[in-house]
Amino acid sequence: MTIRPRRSALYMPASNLRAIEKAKSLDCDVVILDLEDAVAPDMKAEARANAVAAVKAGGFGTRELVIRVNALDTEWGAADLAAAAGSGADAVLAPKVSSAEEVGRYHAALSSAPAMGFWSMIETTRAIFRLDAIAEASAARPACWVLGTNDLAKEMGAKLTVDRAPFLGMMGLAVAAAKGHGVGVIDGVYNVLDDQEGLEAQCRQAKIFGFDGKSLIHPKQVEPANRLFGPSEEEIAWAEAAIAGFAAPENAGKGAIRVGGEMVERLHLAEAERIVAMAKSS
Ligand SMILES: CC(C)(COP(=O)(O)OP(=O)(O)OC[C@H]1O[C@@H](n2cnc3c(N)ncnc32)[C@H](O)[C@@H]1OP(=O)(O)O)[C@@H](O)C(=O)NCCC(=O)NCCSC(=O)C[C@H](O)C(=O)O
Ligand SMILES: [Mg+2]
Repeated sequence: MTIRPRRSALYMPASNLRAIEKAKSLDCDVVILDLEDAVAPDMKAEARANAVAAVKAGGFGTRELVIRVNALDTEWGAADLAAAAGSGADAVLAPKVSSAEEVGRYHAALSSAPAMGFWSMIETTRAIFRLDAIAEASAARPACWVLGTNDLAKEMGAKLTVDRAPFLGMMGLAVAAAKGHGVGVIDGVYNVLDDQEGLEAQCRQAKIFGFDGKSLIHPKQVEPANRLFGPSEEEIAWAEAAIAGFAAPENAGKGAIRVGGEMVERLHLAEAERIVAMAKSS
């Protein structure tokens, strides 16, 4: 099993050449070159050109390269999509995706790049009530969702607390819908730059929910995300014991066995194999 980890997905404004250059030396799994909210209107064209040039120039190693475009219904959307489609990036990330039909429009706009991934920001209240349909439509291409808690909070009038009480229901639903259709899913950003404790609490919470990783806004957020979304020593030990347990001749034909102090069923083997593969690839 090969796994492409997405523990840490670092955004940067594509108008910021220094940040783009710095990303090449950072240990993030995903680089998101942003053309949307982090870029002022008068810098949009320059940011688009920077993003395409950076992807074409390369130097990002195994990091997954994603361009976040402006929405198709904005004055920049069509040009962003066309440029991203020809860039060679691993995926395009579209903001505020709110319906399966919208996913279809983006897929059509990317028809010249059939292998390119299409990722969606899940950050509108309308999307929350259409998650299963959006996930089903998304799965026609390599897909991943990124939660946009800033936009959700804005629309809902909710507060962005560390514990994210207003968002817990939708976090669980987003993970369930995404995973149900084989779509990746990455948690939203933590805006506070000087609170590693709060960031770590959100990483632990998101991992428990089943998110693959966290979207990030600053280099110093990368190490905690990698550490906390990667498998812990305890998880690796459990996974190895579960795999060895089911491989043992005395357990042939058994659907459930004891591993340490816990019941492990055959249905847990897939998770055990994923943990071991993740440990090898990160
Ligand atoms: C938040 C920032 C504006 C802070 O900038 P600044 O105070 O200038 O940072 P530092 O001085 O601490 O930077 C130290 C060095 O690190 C580099 N740096 C900083 N941020 C990044 C980054 N994101 N990627 C790569 N490199 C970065 C600086 O260049 C410094 O390097 P050096 O000079 O060599 O020492 C800034 O961090 C920032 O712009 N962050 C990203 C903002 C962004 O992209 N926002 C959009 C995505 S978030 C979003 O939209 C969420 C979603 O849609 C939702 O709805 O929730
Ligand atoms: Mg947003």
